[in-house]
Amino acid sequence: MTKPTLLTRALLSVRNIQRGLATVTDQSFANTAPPTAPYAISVSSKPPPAALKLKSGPVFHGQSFGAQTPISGEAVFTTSLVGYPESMTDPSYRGQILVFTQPLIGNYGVPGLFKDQYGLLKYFESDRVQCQGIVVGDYSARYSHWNAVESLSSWCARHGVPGISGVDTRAIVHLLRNKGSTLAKLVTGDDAANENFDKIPYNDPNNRNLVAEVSTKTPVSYNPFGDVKIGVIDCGVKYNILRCLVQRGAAVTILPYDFDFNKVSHEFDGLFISNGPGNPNMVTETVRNLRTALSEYNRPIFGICMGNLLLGLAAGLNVYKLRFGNRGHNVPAVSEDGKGVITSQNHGYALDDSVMPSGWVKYYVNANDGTNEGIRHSVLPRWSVQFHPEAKGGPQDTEPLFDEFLDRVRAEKLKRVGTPLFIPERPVVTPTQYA
Ligand SMILES: NC(=O)CC[C@H](N)C(=O)O
Repeated sequence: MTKPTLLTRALLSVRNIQRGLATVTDQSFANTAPPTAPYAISVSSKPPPAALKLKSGPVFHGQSFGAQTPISGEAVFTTSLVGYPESMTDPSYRGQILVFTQPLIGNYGVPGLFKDQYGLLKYFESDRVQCQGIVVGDYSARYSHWNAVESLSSWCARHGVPGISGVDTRAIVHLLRNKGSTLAKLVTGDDAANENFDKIPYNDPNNRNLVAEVSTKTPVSYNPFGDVKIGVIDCGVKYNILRCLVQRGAAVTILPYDFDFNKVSHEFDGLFISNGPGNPNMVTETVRNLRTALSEYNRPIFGICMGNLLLGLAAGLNVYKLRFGNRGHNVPAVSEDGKGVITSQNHGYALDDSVMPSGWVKYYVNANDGTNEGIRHSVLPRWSVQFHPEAKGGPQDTEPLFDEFLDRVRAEKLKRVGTPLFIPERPVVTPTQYA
């Protein structure tokens, strides 16, 4: 038999890799093989069964991946196409069972713990998987991406988060869309085969103060030599929100959600209220402190998502629960001056803006369902949006809102201080910056 040429060996190896059969062992291929070995995955054993029960509906049978732990939470769906590591580590998803409408999940694996120059994880939005479980149509055990270090399944297993695949996510989403988000249970192994869901009770995360679970316990500062100081009420802030602020030159201090900002407000040139999980009505301490801030603090205030809901509550608006919420990276919103933007969203509650309190106006509105997407004060520098301008994942259409906030913070500081400030250059946001 003739010795295979380098080319035929390479082609054979690629074919084996595509079949998921081979571990790249031949050292002569060391230069062409990826640095980690994401292809070296055995797909031989059959995954154990898993079953998902919607409280308001039927049982769905599929295969288990990730942790073999029975869980319960609120089942919600997201229409995002990519960004599962970012979504799953977003603290706003805490307590939720996330159903992906994108059928293929896991195919680019999970990135490693790379940090940026500010000490923030580059590819995750917090330091852990926050959602309770995930539901996917087609889980890809084989994965490939230059920054991947492990499979979605092994990452979920390490974080105690179960997944179910091989279920008709279209049918599940139809139920969630028509009947609304509902509690659900996910079980694996024999319990799944026997439809035994009794080992755990239904657990409604919206009855807990989830913000208290994810907020920082003590103040933490980033970029301490920034020219303006921003206090961030941390209700479960995403790392990319902090990055969007520090990248633009601000010094940022995150404060516990129940810390009374008013005691230290003179130290800060601006106040930011972050995103966060669960029911905003559970976060009474923050609303109370914000109400005081609205009457005593005249420097700029900006909020995102939970920040919009809490600022709205403090201003005198009510919140209500949406039937199925808005979660995805393709949600259109229209500003008060008629400008359309595509936004990243993840929320189940909304402000009732049918009657605006005196001095406040609607800022953005959702172009799909007409719900509130932001409020602003008509005179004072205070405003908030329901969508996520920091994206991660999602479109960057609205990232300039961070520039507007910091421009205003600097303008107000200039009025107080009187001497021009050193204003750092704006970051040039290019795709490679996020690579
Ligand atoms: N992303 C968020 O901040 C979510 C806000 C709130 N927990 C909601 O679901 O409406």
